Amino acid sequence: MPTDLVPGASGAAPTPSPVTADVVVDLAGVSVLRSGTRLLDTVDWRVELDERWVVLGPNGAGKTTLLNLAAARLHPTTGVAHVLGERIGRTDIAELRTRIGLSTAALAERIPADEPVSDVVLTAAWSVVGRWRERYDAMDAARAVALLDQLGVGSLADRTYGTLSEGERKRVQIARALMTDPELLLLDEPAAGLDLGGREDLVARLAELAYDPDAPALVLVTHHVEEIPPGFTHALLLRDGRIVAQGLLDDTLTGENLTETFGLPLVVQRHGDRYTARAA
Ligand SMILES: Nc1ncnc2c1ncn2[C@@H]1O[C@H](COP(=O)(O)OP(=O)(O)OP(=O)(O)O)[C@@H](O)[C@H]1O
Repeated sequence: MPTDLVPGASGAAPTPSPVTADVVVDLAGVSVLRSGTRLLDTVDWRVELDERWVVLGPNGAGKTTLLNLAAARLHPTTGVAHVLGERIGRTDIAELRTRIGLSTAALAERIPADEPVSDVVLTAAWSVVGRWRERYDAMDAARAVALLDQLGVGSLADRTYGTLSEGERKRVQIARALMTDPELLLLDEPAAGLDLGGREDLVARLAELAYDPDAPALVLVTHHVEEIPPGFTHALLLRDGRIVAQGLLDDTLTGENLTETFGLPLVVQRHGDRYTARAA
């Protein structure tokens, strides 16, 4: 669900960060209030460069709000948020955003149906949607094609975005989010609306990214434990804007924690490097 977005660059001088270079997201006592509602309530969360996080919670738990904070698209109402070493509210947000890859349904809706797929990825270099008169160099074009290949949709580069299936679009969106070689990649429900084959294909692609030591820090928002790709290391469980549990994936993804998070008795099973959950 949409939350209020912050305007562009604040113009304030960058603030030296107290956090180390390996910490990409650092929220300390962060709350977000809108119209008297507490969307996030005193959240403490730290993401390091080599970590791959899944954020789970029911509808309205605050997952998208948390992702928008990590994407520097939202200010905390109270508390302190650092992203990539910059304090949100005291830094040039426009510059910071180029270092963050973001894929959300709201951004995807802005992609024109008649846009060539290669341009959907390429235009991320300019942080625009829809190619106009920007000039791109050959290296950018080659990178866009390489990313489409990496996501298994290289053969679709010359098609228009509107002709793609939902699963193909999701993969193109992730290629786009990777275009600027971000230090942090944020994916909001990337498997939403996919059939079983599409979901499994996407999970496998995300597992490849998760295991890639050169990949950015990853944060994936989902409602379903079945969508957690192998290679993910940590989980954060949210309910009503509060953290129910967070930490290493195996320790956090327990029946007890999921029961509290979703408000119904649940059991979790691990099958190799995948998880399932069902009513107890
Ligand atoms: N601008 C706003 N004003 C008031 N309430 C808002 C605003 N934006 C979001 N909310 C509310 O904040 C809560 C958290 O929203 P958020 O989109 O972060 O949840 P979510 O966990 O991503 O939900 P979903 O899984 O349904 O996408 C919801 O109850 C939503 O209605």
